[in-house]
Amino acid sequence: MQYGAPYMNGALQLQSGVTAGLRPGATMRAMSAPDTLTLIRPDDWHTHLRDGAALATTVPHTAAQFARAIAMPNLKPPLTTAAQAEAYRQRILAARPPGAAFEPLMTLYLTGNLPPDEIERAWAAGVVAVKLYPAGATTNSDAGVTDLRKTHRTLEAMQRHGLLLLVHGEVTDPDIDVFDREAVFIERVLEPLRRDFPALKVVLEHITTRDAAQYVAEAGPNLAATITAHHLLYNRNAIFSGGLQPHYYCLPVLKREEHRRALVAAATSGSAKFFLGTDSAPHPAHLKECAGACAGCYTAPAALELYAEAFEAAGALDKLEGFASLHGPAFYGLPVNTTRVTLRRQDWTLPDSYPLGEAIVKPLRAGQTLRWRLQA
Ligand SMILES: NC(=O)N[C@@H](CC(=O)O)C(=O)O
Ligand SMILES: [Zn+2]
Ligand SMILES: [Zn+2]
Repeated sequence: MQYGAPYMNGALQLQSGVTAGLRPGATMRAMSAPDTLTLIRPDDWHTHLRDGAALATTVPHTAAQFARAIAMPNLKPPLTTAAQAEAYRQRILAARPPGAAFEPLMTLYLTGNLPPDEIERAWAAGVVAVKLYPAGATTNSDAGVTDLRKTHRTLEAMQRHGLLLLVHGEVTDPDIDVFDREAVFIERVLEPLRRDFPALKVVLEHITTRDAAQYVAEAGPNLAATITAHHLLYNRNAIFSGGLQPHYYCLPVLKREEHRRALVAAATSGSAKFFLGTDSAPHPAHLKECAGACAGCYTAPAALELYAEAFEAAGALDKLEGFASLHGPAFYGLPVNTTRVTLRRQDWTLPDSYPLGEAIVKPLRAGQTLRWRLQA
């Protein structure tokens, strides 16, 4: 990763004021305040591009920031066959802006009757992973898994073919407090699953708690986690500040400040077990600004800007490239990208909304100032 002028000519030259609030162990590079940040082009290991007319918005946004992205399969109806995944891939490719080299990475949706044969076909078609949604845990998860035992032969086939299992890690037990559902999932579901399938590579998606960060950090090499920008930047106060704020409502829901700090520590630790996954999840604004608001934050238009802000606040800009561009490909067994992106320190205002088919979508931080800007 390269930092731009003016502060990097002498590594010890510090901008006045930036030493305050440094975390212990922050490097001199991170202490200075660079004006540009050039990194190997990152990938998004968790995004919702949706389908149909929405692709005209989501695909250009994601393609402007990332070389590749894991396209989540929770469409209506969900993607459960290799043929459906391939057709969806073609629709995504067709929505790329001219000249964009963006490559979607495809996934299937795990159900109680996804046949092991389909895993074989998916593998042959280049599908890289299968997503486990506990039934009812989140948006479009009604077709998800109710009894994990029904999926054992399928998980075996995935383990054999080297497909990853991506997990929405929350129990759906109504007796478990919403804020505890991730921690309980780890104990009740993830731990036994990893014991049964020790060679299966698992990504615990969009982790939100210290419990998850610790569990992943201490687990063997076949478990990793994605972390969103919004879970690095906000705690649950954001949902309730100045009235109810539906654009900060996602699942798993934002947690207490102590958990946010643990996620920042994990993301900036340099550990290859943690990598970037925006969980950018657009919903029409009228389905967010209403009773029964949908869960999901739309972060794709300024994803790297938001991550840079979080890493800079932690004095750890030097750790961004590993998190955004290196750890994900290493875990997935894919090559690292060869092109670069540059972020410039520049205040700009994120638009209030974007079209989303016939509707509009309001991005996280709509109409607010961002401190970094991705260069076109
Ligand atoms: N994260 C969310 O709050 N919503 C996601 C689903 C998911 O990733 O759980 C969506 O598809 O809208
Ligand atoms: Zn999820
Ligand atoms: Zn998601």
